[in-house]
Amino acid sequence: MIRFENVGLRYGMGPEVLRDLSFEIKPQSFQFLTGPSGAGKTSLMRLLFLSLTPTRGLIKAFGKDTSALKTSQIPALRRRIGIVFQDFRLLDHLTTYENVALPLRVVGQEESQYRSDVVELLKWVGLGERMHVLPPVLSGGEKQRAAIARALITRPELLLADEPTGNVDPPLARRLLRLFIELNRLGTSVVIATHDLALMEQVDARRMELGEGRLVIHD
Ligand SMILES: Nc1ncnc2c1ncn2[C@@H]1O[C@H](COP(=O)(O)OP(=O)(O)OP(=O)(O)O)[C@@H](O)[C@H]1O
Repeated sequence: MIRFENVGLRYGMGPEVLRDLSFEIKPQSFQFLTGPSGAGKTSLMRLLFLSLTPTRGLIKAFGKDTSALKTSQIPALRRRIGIVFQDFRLLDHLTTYENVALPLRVVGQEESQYRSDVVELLKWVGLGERMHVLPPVLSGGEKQRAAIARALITRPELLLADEPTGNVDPPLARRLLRLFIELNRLGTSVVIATHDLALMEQVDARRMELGEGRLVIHD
């Protein structure tokens, strides 16, 4: 579904932070992306989300060579990907419900079409009682689940989650992991960037390990 061939990335005139990455994210697959702080996990997630352009190499997303795409063609591809940012990026002036509904509003859906889906998903992530409050009053773990719900509401083919358990206690981290596994079982490919070893030990999944700009894959 997404394929990298000899991809390299540098910021401005700086050193190459990612070097010669070649791998594929297959449909319905589950993988962890790991590596020490500063190894380039967030940068790689941004490349996968097509929000950064590689400085060299080829990225094919959903069968298309991304370097040959017009800027106007990128949003349609991106809509097939859900992303949970490390810092959540919820809009503070919208309720939890409105934040989660936003990706559907953006594509022109009417509230009558999506209301029950949004409510159901919020209940599924355990935010049924919190849907009418604004993000500033949510706890870290609640914000995280709201960001996850927002990423999932469009039923993406690929979910990218950057440190999705970074702000929660171990029992909640396990619950979120079960949610990702369930989602994967329903057909979504999942990439979780994390350096939480305890989390990774709970699933026998592919590990993509970044170190000094290079990627080693443990299948
Ligand atoms: N916008 C940017 N401009 C310049 N350098 C950047 C930028 N973003 C990241 N970098 C550099 O790229 C390298 C990789 O950063 P990145 O955030 O991808 O790592 P990470 O593995 O996600 O780290 P962490 O686990 O701490 O979040 C770092 O050396 C960082 O300083």
